Amino acid sequence: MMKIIICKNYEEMSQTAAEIVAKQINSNPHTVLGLATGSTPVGMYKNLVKMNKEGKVDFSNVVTFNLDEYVGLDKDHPCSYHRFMDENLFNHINIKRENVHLPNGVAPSLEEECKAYEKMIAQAGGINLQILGIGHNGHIGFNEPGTPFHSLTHVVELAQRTIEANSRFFNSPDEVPRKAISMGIKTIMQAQKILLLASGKDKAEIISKALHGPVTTDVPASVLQLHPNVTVILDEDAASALDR
Ligand SMILES: N[C@@H]1[C@@H](O)[C@H](O)[C@@H](COP(=O)(O)O)O[C@@H]1O
Repeated sequence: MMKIIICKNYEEMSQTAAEIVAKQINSNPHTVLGLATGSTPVGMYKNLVKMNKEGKVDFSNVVTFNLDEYVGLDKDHPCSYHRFMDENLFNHINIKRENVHLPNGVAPSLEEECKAYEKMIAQAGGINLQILGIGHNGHIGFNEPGTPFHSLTHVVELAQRTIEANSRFFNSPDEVPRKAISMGIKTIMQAQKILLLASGKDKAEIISKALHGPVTTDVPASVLQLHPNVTVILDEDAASALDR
């Protein structure tokens, strides 16, 4: 079942998303969250930081697993997703460091790291609520078009378009790593609940394809149509190509 919430703008989308996350944590303080990077969830993280400071949500027992990390960037690299998460969320909330997980992009064996990551998620009891953004080609996490739906955490080659889109966080496109470790489509689909966020006109077309087009590996996010509990939060611009 897919529930679609259309908000006025990015601010409202971010606030709505933060409230859903807070409600989840308030109903289960030991919630296991799946988290995403990219510009889209930044506003949601800001709202969660504020709510945490105001005592409206408590992260002290929350466990998190991020979707992905670049291969070759260690956790202190300014462009790593470790750093991104620290700066946008973890440094500002009362979460315990040992409860925070991201794939290690500089692990000696990336294959082993993928297996270990998958195992840790299972040992934590699985993900209760997974946050997702969407790439312009429909990627979720770093699962590019063509990724099999049965994929678990794996090493991925980034699509040229993804490298270009993400180059805004680096000095030049040449500095963007060509590979990443990402939860697989199956890892994502195993989450109990999923929250997909998108904002802006540039996401309108892919959102329409993902939500109402055929379910196909050509559009990785279309797999979400097969998930029993997905909430999609869009701003007016991202919703502008939907038949309504
Ligand atoms: N790996 C991340 C994805 O998890 C994210 O959803 C996507 C969209 O990013 P943005 O929200 O900046 O558009 O970018 C990256 O490639």
